Amino acid sequence: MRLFTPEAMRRADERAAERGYPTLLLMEWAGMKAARVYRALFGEAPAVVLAGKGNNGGDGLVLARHLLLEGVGVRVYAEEGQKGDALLALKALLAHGVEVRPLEEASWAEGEVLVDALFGTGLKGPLMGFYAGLVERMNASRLPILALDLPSGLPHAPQVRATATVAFGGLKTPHLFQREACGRLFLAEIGLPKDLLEDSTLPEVATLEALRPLLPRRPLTAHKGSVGRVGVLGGYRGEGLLYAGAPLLAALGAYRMGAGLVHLVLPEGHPPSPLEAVFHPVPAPSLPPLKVEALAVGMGGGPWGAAWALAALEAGLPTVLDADALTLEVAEAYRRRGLPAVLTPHAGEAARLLGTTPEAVAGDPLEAARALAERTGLTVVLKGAPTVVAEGDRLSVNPTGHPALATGGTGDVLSGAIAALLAAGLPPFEAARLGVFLHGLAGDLLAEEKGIGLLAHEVAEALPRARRLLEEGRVPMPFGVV
Ligand SMILES: NC(=O)C1=CN([C@@H]2O[C@H](COP(=O)(O)OP(=O)(O)OC[C@H]3O[C@@H](n4cnc5c(N)ncnc54)[C@H](OP(=O)(O)O)[C@@H]3O)[C@@H](O)[C@H]2O)[C@@H](O)CC1
Ligand SMILES: Nc1ncnc2c1ncn2[C@@H]1O[C@H](COP(=O)(O)OP(=O)(O)O)[C@@H](O)[C@H]1O
Ligand SMILES: [K+]
Repeated sequence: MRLFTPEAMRRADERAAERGYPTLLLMEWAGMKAARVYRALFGEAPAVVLAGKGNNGGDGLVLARHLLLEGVGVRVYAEEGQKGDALLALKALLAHGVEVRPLEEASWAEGEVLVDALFGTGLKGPLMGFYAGLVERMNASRLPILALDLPSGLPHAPQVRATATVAFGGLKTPHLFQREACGRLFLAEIGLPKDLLEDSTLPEVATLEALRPLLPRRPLTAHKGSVGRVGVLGGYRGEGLLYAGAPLLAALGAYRMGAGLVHLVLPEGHPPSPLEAVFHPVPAPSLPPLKVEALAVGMGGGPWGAAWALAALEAGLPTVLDADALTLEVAEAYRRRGLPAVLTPHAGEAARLLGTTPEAVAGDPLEAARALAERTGLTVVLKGAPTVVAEGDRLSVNPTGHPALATGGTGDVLSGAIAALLAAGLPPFEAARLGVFLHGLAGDLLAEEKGIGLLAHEVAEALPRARRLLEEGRVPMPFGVV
């Protein structure tokens, strides 16, 4: 599945029109499917449709007609000046004898549901004046709001804060990156030819169908030396903060993702855990001989982070570089050696590498991940909500994950999990997007059971369940499809 920008969606729309596809059909399906979602969420509750003069408004006018035909009370306020398909949608509604009043008169009452059909992908710049006031009034109403295609105002502020949003044709960037404004998310197919939706120049939304075939198979004859062994190098002994648990959590992540054996290379005196690991105490960052197929490096390394990474380079193995191993010097050394390496920065670490601010990275994570992959020539996992994986010109946005994951150590678990998939033989981009998906799914499963207050080691422990659900094709979609 692809993630569209408003421009890409418009292109798909135009190409359908060039093939002779009547765009009015797209609008009809959009409005009809949105009416279906309306009925599923709000039943018989009367609707107040607020329609702009563009095609988003047109979708709202179609929805109004379908609700009316189903006997649901509808009041319609529309801006003047419809053209093209939106004008036809208006005429079809008027033919049913519905009164359409000016948008300036919009008002509503307790018990009604607002349908936001003001602006969709055609919005240019932030809403101001009357429209900003209208959106603020809608949000303050405390009535349920169903947004058509996009909550009006997105990606800028002010914006409608919707109860639910029906995306038409494909998901657009704000649906995943400004999820909070969208409420419950639904994706409506509106009859666009499938090949127009599969534009490989667009970022991917990682799905069950794409990731399931990547899962390493475990033959009956498997033994602990045949399914991927991981070396974890990290930890620090000296002045300053100690993240002593970080490499141990990475080891847990690797084991729970299916590693056959985990070797832990740690500073002398470091607490040895988990019981299942093989320990290699060293006085300072160095690489003892290890029989492993991949490495996870840097967790809890503090001032030793880069030294661990440079020592690990000599192994010549696929490597996950995390936390304090994330420096441009280290990245450059891995690129020069032509080693498959996966960098796993959060927004703060990515900002440091890119010479910008965490706010700038968070403002456009797709671009930040792409830029960092380009600058380093390596695979980048930009952790966040959602996490983005970038390699060359490939971008993948991960739809799983929960705010309950915002707790110390979950990133370390992720690094170990990705290393286990590298050790099992997956190429870096595949190991990264599969690892991120399962880690997010583990968070989703736990959050549903326990709510907020997860511990990172519990996320590791939930990885086998996440893996099993993916294997069995039973991953719940993070959005409804209609
Ligand atoms: N993709 C698909 O396959 C399909 C897409 N469909 C639907 O079409 C939608 C896109 O429709 P669209 O292109 O007509 O734009 P839309 O969002 O209605 O807004 C345009 C209006 O907003 C105005 N305006 C802009 N900025 C403004 C501002 N800052 N402040 C104030 N006004 C501003 C602008 O004014 P103008 O600049 O023209 O004066 C114009 O009037 C899409 O989201 C989906 O719902 C479906 O029907 C079927 C298939
Ligand atoms: N709000 C959120 N929604 C989804 N995932 C989140 C959220 N907050 C954090 N995460 C995930 O939790 C992990 C945190 O990693 P990181 O910041 O490196 O933590 P640590 O360094 O403590 O291990 C990442 O995988 C990130 O994507
Ligand atoms: K809208």
